[in-house]
Amino acid sequence: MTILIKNANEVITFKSVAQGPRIKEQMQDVAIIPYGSVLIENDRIVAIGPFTQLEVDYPDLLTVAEVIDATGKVVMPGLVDCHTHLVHGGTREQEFNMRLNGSTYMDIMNAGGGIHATTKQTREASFDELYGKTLRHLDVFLKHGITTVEAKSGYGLDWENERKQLEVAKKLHATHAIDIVSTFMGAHAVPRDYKGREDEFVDILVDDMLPKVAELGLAEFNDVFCEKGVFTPEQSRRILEAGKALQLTPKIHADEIEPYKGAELAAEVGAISAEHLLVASDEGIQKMAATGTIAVLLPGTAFFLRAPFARGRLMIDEGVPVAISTDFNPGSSPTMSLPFIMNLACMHMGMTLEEVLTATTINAAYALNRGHQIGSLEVGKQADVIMLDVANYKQLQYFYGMNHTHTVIKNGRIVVQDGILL
Ligand SMILES: N=CN[C@@H](CCC(=O)O)C(=O)O
Ligand SMILES: [Zn+2]
Repeated sequence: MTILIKNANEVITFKSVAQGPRIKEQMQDVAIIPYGSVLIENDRIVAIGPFTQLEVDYPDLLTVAEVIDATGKVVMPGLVDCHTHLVHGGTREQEFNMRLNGSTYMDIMNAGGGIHATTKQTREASFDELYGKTLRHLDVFLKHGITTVEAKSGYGLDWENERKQLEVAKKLHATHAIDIVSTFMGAHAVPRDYKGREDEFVDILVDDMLPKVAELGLAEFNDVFCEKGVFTPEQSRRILEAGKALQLTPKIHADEIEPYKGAELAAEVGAISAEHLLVASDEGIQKMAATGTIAVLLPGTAFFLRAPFARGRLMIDEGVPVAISTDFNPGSSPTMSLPFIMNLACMHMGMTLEEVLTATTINAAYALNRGHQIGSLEVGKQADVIMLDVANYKQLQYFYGMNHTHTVIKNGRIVVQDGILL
């Protein structure tokens, strides 16, 4: 199939001479082509530029192309949501109400709610139930312009149920338009029946679950919730090193609720990213800048837990590559709207419109080790392209709290048109 997107007010390409995740002022340079067109053949981008140039270079392709008129609209790469807890059973709105009445997130978790409550519901759910629920979530993501989603396990906390979550993600990756990138997060919480025997659970993760995940090829990344009362930095290091030996790339939920030297640990173990970082130390931020560890910031969680926002402005100024994501999960961030999260990043983390766009496209792609395939509009890259019903990219956050996604092209196929899922 050949598609021509013609005459967009702005085509935001994110093409750069910089290699790797963008830092500092590179995050500001979103590389806009005014009145641009994009030519797609099969699942690849063939050309980007003014229509008059495409006419000269590709006359044959243009005669067979399906034409999408982008006049008055903005065209950009599909959004990449690089941190979600996509596959899970149930919802936790009653805990939200408890928090509004004064309970804290960790109080609720320590009393058997929180991650433990979702673990119970995920264990009770059948494969088909989880598959159906997650599919509905993916449809919502897609309608918001998200074309790649990371999915962490971590609500099974035993092999049977961790595997179930990962297998659901694998099947949906094969059947749904959205690409799913899997992360094993057996170290999301210590199961209730291992209280006081935490190291025994770490042994099971290291000796049993991680090797099975690697052998079955069920995940690319290995994540740990390094937090006071969950996994210590020492336990986290052990789990991440064990994963590394099996070619599972480390990620860390770091310094989310209390400072715990998670950012420092991420830099030390060579993690591709450290995530949350609400209370990361100055030293941790400097270490991440020195090692190029990507900060995946999740302002929806700070918003929903009424916690301090991560110091995104400082991180960018210090040279940390920053990505932004929803952290979609049933406890601390039950939203699938990455556009809303982008607005929070502008309003509460001191990031510019351009930085936020970079953080949800090319930098998010790099946080998933896919910066060479997706996250920018460049010749030869995967044709994941969205068209937004705004006159310029500044309107994206100006008209806030709305979904501007008009058309989504995923792998060269139109999957959303006029806001409607095809
Ligand atoms: N902090 C750990 N994990 C999730 C929350 C999970 C939950 O509350 O169910 C997070 O990233 O915020
Ligand atoms: Zn998370």
